[in-house]
Amino acid sequence: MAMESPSTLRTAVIIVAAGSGERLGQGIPKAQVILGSEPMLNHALRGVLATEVAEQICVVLPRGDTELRAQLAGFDAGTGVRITAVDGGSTRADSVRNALEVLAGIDVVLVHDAARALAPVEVFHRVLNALESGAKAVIPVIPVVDTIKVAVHSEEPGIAPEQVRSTPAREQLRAVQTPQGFELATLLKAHQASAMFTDAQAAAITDDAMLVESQGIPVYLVRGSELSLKITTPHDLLFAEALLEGPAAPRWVEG
Ligand SMILES: Nc1ccn([C@@H]2O[C@H](COP(=O)(O)OP(=O)(O)OP(=O)(O)O)[C@@H](O)[C@H]2O)c(=O)n1
Ligand SMILES: C[C@](O)(CO)[C@H](O)COP(=O)(O)O
Repeated sequence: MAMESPSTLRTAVIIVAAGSGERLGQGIPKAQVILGSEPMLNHALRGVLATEVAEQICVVLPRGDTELRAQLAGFDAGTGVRITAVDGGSTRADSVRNALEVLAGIDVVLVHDAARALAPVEVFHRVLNALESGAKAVIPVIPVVDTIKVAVHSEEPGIAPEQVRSTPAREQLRAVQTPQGFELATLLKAHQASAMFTDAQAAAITDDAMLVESQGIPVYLVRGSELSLKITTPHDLLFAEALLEGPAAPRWVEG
C-alpha cells in the first residue's frame, strides 16, 4: 500500500497498553479484552501498522504480562517496523516515560492509547503532517457536542451530591484524543520537568500535551474522529463492536 502521508521525519509510535481496565470490569488488563475476535491491543497495533509512518513501535504492557508480549511476536513480520515492549508504570504518564527511555534515532513520537483501538489512519496522518509543518506538539480533537458544567459538592447533599459551579463556553471546548504527536526532544524535556511535580500535580496529568503546555510550548490542534472513541466502559465496548461490524469499520479490518 502506498503511504498517504509521506514524511521525512523519523517516527516512532508509543502504544500505551498497561492500564488495568477497572471501568471495563472484566478482571483482566484492558488491552487483553477481546474486541471482535481478538485482543484490543491487536486492533491498535494493526491500526498503527496501517498508517505506514512508524519505523519503531514501542508497546507498553502491564508489568509481568506474558500473554500480550507473546501476541506481539510476528506482528512485525514483513513490515520492516521494529516492535518492542516495555513494562508499564503506575500512571499513564509513567508508562509513556518508560517507553521514551528506549527510543533512539528518531525525530518525532506519536503517543497512542491502545484503548483507542479503532482510530482511523487519517488521524495519524493529520498529526504527522502538522509535525512536518514545524509544530513541536500536535493533538487530535473533536468538537464537544454536549453542554459541559463544572461541578462542585452540593450545599444540600440531601437533594443531590453535586451542584453546578459554572458553564464554560462550549465553542472553546474540544474533546482530546490520541495519537498525540511531539518532537521527541520536546516530549522528553516535558516529562523530565514533571519529575519536580508534587503528587497532586502529577495525579492531575491526564495526557502528554498537558506536560508540554506546562513548558509554554504551543500545542496545535488537528481534526480527530468520532471513531477514535476511548473504550473505557462496557457500553464503549458495545459501540466499538458495532463499529467493527458496520460500514465505518477501520480499513484494516477485513469485511
Ligand atoms: N498505568 C497506565 C494507565 C493507563 N495506560 C494506558 O493509557 C490508556 C488510557 O487509559 P484508560 O483508558 O484510562 O485505561 P485504564 O487505565 O486501563 O482504565 P481504568 O482507569 O478503567 O482502569 C490505555 O490505553 C491504558 O492501557 C497505561 O499504559 N498505563
Ligand atoms: C490521553 C487521553 O486519551 C486524551 O483524551 C486521555 O486523557 C486518557 O485519560 P485516562 O484517564 O488515562 O483514561
